[in-house]
Amino acid sequence: MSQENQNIQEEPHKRRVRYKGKYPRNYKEKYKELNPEKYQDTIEKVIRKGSTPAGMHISIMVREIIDFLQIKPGQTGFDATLGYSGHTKAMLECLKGQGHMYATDVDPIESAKTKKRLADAGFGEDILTIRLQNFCTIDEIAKEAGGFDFVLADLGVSSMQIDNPDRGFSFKVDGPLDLRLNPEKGISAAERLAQIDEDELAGMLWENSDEPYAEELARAIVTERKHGKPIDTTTRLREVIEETLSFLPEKEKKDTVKKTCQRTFQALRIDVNNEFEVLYEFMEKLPGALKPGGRAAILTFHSGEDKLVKKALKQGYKEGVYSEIANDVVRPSAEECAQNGRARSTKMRWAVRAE
Ligand SMILES: C[S@@+](CC[C@H](N)C(=O)[O-])C[C@H]1O[C@@H](n2cnc3c(N)ncnc32)[C@H](O)[C@@H]1O
Repeated sequence: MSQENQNIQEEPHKRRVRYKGKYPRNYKEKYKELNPEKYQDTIEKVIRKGSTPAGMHISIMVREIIDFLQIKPGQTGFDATLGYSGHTKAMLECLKGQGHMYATDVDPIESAKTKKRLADAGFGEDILTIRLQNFCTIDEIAKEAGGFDFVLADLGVSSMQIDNPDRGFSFKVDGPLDLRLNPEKGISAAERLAQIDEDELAGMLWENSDEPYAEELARAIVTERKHGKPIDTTTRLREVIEETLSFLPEKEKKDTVKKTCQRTFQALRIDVNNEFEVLYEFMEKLPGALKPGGRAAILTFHSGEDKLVKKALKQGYKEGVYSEIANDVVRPSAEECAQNGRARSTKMRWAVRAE
């Protein structure tokens, strides 16, 4: 046997992922998008079309954030929400190899991939410390770092988390009803729905997402459970929402079901990840973590988050811990929203620590 044939035999043949039609439809078929380093041309095509490639996250308002933070070489910064690291990378580039950044994320699956990607791009531990830690521990990290010149928090979930059906964040694809940012900790949304009583569930849907059909949905979910039908997949929850809203007139049903699904999944996500509690703690600790003159920018994606951030910044300004805060929210440009639909609900607020 020739050397060439031997090599061919030694390497097991890998079949291309098969899918019907010209383009892959489901997450697992999108093997090119899931390997952005190898298939750059596919990634560029998907982004040009205004979509986010599977397994990637397009960072929002990067220019506005960088303009505001005024990062200088030698400074120390903190990215509270590492995600795919588009923001971290942009901030690291401003340091020009001098200074240090700290970053946290609670997602062990995505942050391991991000850490490797950053190290491969030359951002190793000499310039960047990544911690699998909740951002509400900002005080501990600030103590270790000696305070921060700049801080960014880009709240919520990344596209990688939303798009992966195994994580259960989206009502559009079937998967386990999990919704945890860290699936190794706490309880899943399915477990939560198996335990919660009707009044508490209605209250949670209303408080976390202003869901107008909170009571009807809570009753329907608890009734299903009593009949021995657990709500343990994203599809099951969507079906219960559809059945509950089946009384609506045909012309408004489709849109209302979609919005109710979005609000219900968001409310559950906020609940299982204690999002309001940790954000409150983070905002309380933020002034103490910033150096005098230090700058912080926060991106929020729904009114509950924005209200909390606005209140904390206003309070800090009144008390004199911030010398300046955003009077109004800063929104992404129309051009950015057209290119990245996920930017549409973004609101940015900022503050400068008093000297
Ligand atoms: C919108 S994404 C961040 C995207 C990132 N800025 C980028 O450019 O790729 C939000 C990230 O924050 C993480 N996250 C959410 N809440 C967190 C918390 N309390 N502590 C640490 N990380 C958190 C999520 O797991 C997710 O990866």
